[in-house]
Amino acid sequence: MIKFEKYHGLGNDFIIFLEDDVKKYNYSELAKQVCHRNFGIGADGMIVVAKSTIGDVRMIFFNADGSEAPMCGNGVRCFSHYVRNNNIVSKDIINVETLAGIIKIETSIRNNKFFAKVNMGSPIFTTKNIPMSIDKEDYILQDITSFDKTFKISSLFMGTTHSVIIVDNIENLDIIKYGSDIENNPLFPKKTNVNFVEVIDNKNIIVKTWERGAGFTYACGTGTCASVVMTHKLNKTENKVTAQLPGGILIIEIIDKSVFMTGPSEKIAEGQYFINLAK
Ligand SMILES: N[C@@H](CCC[C@H](N)C(=O)O)C(=O)O
Repeated sequence: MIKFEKYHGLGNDFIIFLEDDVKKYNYSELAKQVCHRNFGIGADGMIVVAKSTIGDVRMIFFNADGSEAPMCGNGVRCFSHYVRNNNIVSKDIINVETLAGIIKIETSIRNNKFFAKVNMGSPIFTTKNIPMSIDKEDYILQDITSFDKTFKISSLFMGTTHSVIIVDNIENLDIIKYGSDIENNPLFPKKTNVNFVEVIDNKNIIVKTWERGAGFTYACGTGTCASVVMTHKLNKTENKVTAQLPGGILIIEIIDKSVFMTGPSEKIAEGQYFINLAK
């Protein structure tokens, strides 16, 4: 049996373990098992809280399909909530080591709710860093065909691999059909997260994300940051944007070259997981 806690950030949900409790297991297999919505606890991803030599604490992140991702925006807010709840770090500002570098998080409680403002770092546009199978300085507003539609796609690395597609009307768009197809386009050797965006005005957008390794989610933090980076770069929004996601609202602000994401997280459950994996 291993102890777990479950958190969500706007409906993007995660099982969180301590490294000492799970280090003997294969993380990819463990993630597939615990995240399964019928045979496991059920979640979009699994987080392991580990020791860091360069930050206060280290976040290890796996998607529900067992693939590892360098960063997770909603996940890192839940992670900071967990480390505060469990007194692993007892200060409001936390430096979290991730595969995407050190992420600085400012935690606070407002109206009894936990919030985190996260410095998500800077976007990277060069295709070899996204990564993409072609070599270009950037890949912005390029045609991509999926089934019956041709979209304009813009790709970037924003803590992890993202593609952004701005559409006129997101309401009736089949996110699952087009998202899953574009995720697996050969342009992306490691696949891509796909964010569909409708710009309401220069301060408000709607974002729906098909996530690599997890499918359609209620919210994607890195994806919302990637979406605002693109709408800002294309002069469609200002530097501070309210993003409406299926699970709630994120505030994204671009200051100089850094992207800041502010949003809530909630603890949903804690318990013991009956593990079914060979050591
Ligand atoms: N839900 C996340 C992103 C999780 C990782 C992603 N699916 C990937 O494989 O890159 C977020 O909130 O950022």
